[in-house]
Amino acid sequence: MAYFLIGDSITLTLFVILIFAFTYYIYNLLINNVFRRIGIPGPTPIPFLGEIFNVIRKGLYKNDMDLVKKYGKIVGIYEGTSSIILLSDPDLLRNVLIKDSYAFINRRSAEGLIGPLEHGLLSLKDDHWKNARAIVSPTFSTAKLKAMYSLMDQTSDMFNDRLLEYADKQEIFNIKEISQHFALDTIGSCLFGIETNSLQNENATLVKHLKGIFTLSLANLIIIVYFISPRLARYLYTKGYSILSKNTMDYLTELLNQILNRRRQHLERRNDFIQIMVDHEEQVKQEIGTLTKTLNDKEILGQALVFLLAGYETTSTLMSFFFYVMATEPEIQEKVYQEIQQEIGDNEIKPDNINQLHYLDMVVNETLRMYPPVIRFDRVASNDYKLGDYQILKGFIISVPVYPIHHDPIVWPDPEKFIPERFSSTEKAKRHPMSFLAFGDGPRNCIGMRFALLEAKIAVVKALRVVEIQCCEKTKIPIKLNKLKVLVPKQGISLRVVRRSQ
Ligand code: HEM
Repeated sequence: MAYFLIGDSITLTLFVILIFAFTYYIYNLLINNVFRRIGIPGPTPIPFLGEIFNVIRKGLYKNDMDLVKKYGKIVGIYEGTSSIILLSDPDLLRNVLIKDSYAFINRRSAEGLIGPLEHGLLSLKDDHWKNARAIVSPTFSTAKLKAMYSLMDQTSDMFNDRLLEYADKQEIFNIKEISQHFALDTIGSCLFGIETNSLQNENATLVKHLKGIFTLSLANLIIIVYFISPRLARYLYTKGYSILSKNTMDYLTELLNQILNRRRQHLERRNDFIQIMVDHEEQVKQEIGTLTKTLNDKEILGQALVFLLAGYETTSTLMSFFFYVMATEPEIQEKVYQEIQQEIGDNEIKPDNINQLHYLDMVVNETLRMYPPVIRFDRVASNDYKLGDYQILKGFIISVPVYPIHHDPIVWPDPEKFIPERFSSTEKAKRHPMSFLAFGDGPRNCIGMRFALLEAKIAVVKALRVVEIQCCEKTKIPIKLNKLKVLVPKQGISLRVVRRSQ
């Protein structure tokens, strides 16, 4: 054995092996850098980390801004050991997301790491995704959304009650927190028939479990490990270190199974996602309709979890930034309020009235432009493909940097200024459709877009009718943004509200 050791020392031998491995790795990155070979510009990667070091230092949105500014609209980067193309060229984006979407049908997914989420729409691939999307889509049709309206109405009343409490107590509060409760209660009620009531009881067991999913402190670490070494992340997963805790998963699985069983036995009926899945099963049994497949219980749980994950942080982020804008731009708040008064007054709010609020729609879109909750989404090439002047290979990941696209000064003059009129129909018609990608685009766009916009608009319209939103001494202006995850305010958003005089 000593025969193989350098200077008879294990430590020295290991050290030399390590140096060799490291040099080989650097050589591979620098000389064999895949982007150099195909000619795509980009930074020289930091070994093992790639851009992760800069992302931790500057924040994902800022780092993306810097990369696009320095290297242009096609940039080759490494995230850990994965090579990624950051694509912000609008014509090429249209090809990838829409025209040639058949070649980019899948997203990158953390297989073997996310448990039941693997069966959810965000991660499913190819025909599994197509089949699930076709079954799930009716949940978000105009008719179904209208049917869910009364449930949204109830949660937005609870949201209003909280605001009025703060107004009466003259208490400063974190709008992010109560928007999160609102988003959770709305998804729970409209999609699963679960009354989470987190707006009234933040400590209920279910709420604690659900909130645990979104407190991503350990998950953040695991995600970073995943980027550096997917194999190591998968190994850790088998040892119980996961994005989602086993306790939470067991609790949610049990709860969902109970709901499914009650619906299958016709013990209750509601206009929600679970009901649509159960009705679909019965239609398939009776051979009604064109879809012949159903989702099994695991797949239904997967969709349910994805709705929670994809809809909770995003919608509450949109609402928080909307209220922040109301507080910091009082003239815009007054215009939104006047429009609500003119179109709805004190009458009951209906989905059709909400659609008449054109100025509100522009303000919501401008909020999503300035503060897009999802700052990156991606596609994986399923074939070799000609991306503009570059030949890319099957398996390449195209990542869409939404923040720099939404803050491009050529497309959006004075991009840091909040100007709702950018979204008037005349201004919209002048722009490339790929300049605004808050909900992605193409066949794999956000399935919950209309649900999210409807719930957020109902809540803000109801709120603005009764309270005026104001800054307080704790409101941070300009706002500090979190560095990782979705684009969220770093320390929440502190505001105050006062009752509007009758
Ligand atoms: C303001 C709120 C929201 C924003 C900004 C948002 C944004 C996005 C974005 C950017 C994507 C990726 C699209 C793409 O790859 O082209 C996405 C996908 C998705 N979103 Fe949303 N989302 C929001 C709310 C919701 C809600 C409320 C739900 C469900 C109730 C939801 C469910 C999903 C699902 C399931 C996908 C994956 C779709 C698929 O792969 O077929 N989202 N969302």
